[in-house]
Amino acid sequence: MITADSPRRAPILFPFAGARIWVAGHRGMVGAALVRRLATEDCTVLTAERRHLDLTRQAEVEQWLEHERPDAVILAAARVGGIHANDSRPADFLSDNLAIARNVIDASASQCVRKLLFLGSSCVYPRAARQPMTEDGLMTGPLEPTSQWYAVAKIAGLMLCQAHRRQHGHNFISVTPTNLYGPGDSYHPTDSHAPAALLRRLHEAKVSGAETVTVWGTGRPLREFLFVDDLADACVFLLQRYAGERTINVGTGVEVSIGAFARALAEVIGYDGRLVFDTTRPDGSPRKLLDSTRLRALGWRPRVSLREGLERTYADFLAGGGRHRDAS
Ligand SMILES: NC(=O)C1=CN([C@@H]2O[C@H](COP(=O)(O)OP(=O)(O)OC[C@H]3O[C@@H](n4cnc5c(N)ncnc54)[C@H](OP(=O)(O)O)[C@@H]3O)[C@@H](O)[C@H]2O)C=CC1
Ligand SMILES: C[C@H]1O[C@H](OP(=O)(O)OP(=O)(O)OC[C@H]2O[C@@H](n3cnc4c(=O)[nH]c(N)nc43)[C@H](O)[C@@H]2O)[C@@H](O)[C@@H](O)C1=O
Repeated sequence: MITADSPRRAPILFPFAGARIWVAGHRGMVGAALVRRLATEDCTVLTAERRHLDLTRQAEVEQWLEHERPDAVILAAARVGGIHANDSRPADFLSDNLAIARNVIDASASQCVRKLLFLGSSCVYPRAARQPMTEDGLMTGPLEPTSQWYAVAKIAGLMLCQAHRRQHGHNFISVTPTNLYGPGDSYHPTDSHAPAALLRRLHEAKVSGAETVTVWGTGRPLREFLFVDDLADACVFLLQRYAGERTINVGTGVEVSIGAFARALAEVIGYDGRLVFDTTRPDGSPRKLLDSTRLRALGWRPRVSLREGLERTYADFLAGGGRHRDAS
């Protein structure tokens, strides 16, 4: 039903109707959410384990696509990590992500895949971009140093989709999500993103009765956090209804400081100790709020509030969900 506050949805341009859709990276946080979301659609989801298909190897990707012949591809595989992982392994983040983007996008073009969706990241925009950041800010200034290597690979992926559309008419699109959180995240103590790292640390402090929990940086940077199932819904929406060259931002429009985010998480977990800020750790970008006006105009908006999303994420963690939980 369309009401006054639910804008009319853009028409379906790519009906699934039994389509074979490959979710590359299906075991990751985003890929798993995509598989959950696509289970409600009339389509067949294709997946491949990394041990059988390493996406950094061009020949393997070409052979797999030639054999499986999907109608659509969602590229949710990447070397992903938080501020420390990005900053300390620049070569891995640049090289692997360039290879994965190039191999999957070029091979999809060779196999005439009818639709492809590539996932960028809000770190593609310049560190000093005007806030909120519109899609037009791409390539207008220097990047945030802690994530620049990964961001360059992501920018290359966005542009490769544009280039194939321009030169060969392939229907390849890209989305640029803000910071994500949710079930199935990586809980690696040092290499994960802030939501998972803080959730794990706060939970362990609650269990052990620790009086303080360390939060990296000053706690002042502002971030916009989107629940991963909302992102998956936006990706399906755009796969069906968007066919343009420009990347599309996916955010909530709501920002929160890292300090306030850690306090909100502590409340959900039931930890009542003190937060200590370790200012020897980097803050990274001071602010990265996406302008999601274009997506709203197409008729999509997020559904899950930060409080509900954190409760669902913690419930998944308590039920044993997520990866790298044994790492220390
Ligand atoms: N998390 C976030 O806050 C944000 C994420 N994004 C983007 O969303 C996408 C998904 O991220 P997210 O789900 O968080 O990341 P995850 O780390 O949770 O998942 C990444 C997936 O990629 C797979 N993968 C990595 N390298 C290879 C490879 N060489 N061959 C085959 N598979 C590989 C991993 O496989 P395996 O399970 O075997 O390790 C994993 O399933 C990425 O493109 C990321 O850049 C964008 C903005 C924010
Ligand atoms: C999505 C985006 O995410 C990355 O950028 P980022 O937004 O800086 O990501 P982050 O989640 O690691 O940190 C967010 C903030 O939170 C603070 N912070 C506090 N305590 C912990 C903590 O314990 N772990 C981490 N990781 N951060 C912490 C941390 O110091 C920073 O101020 C890109 O590298 C790249 O991966 C990318 O695309």
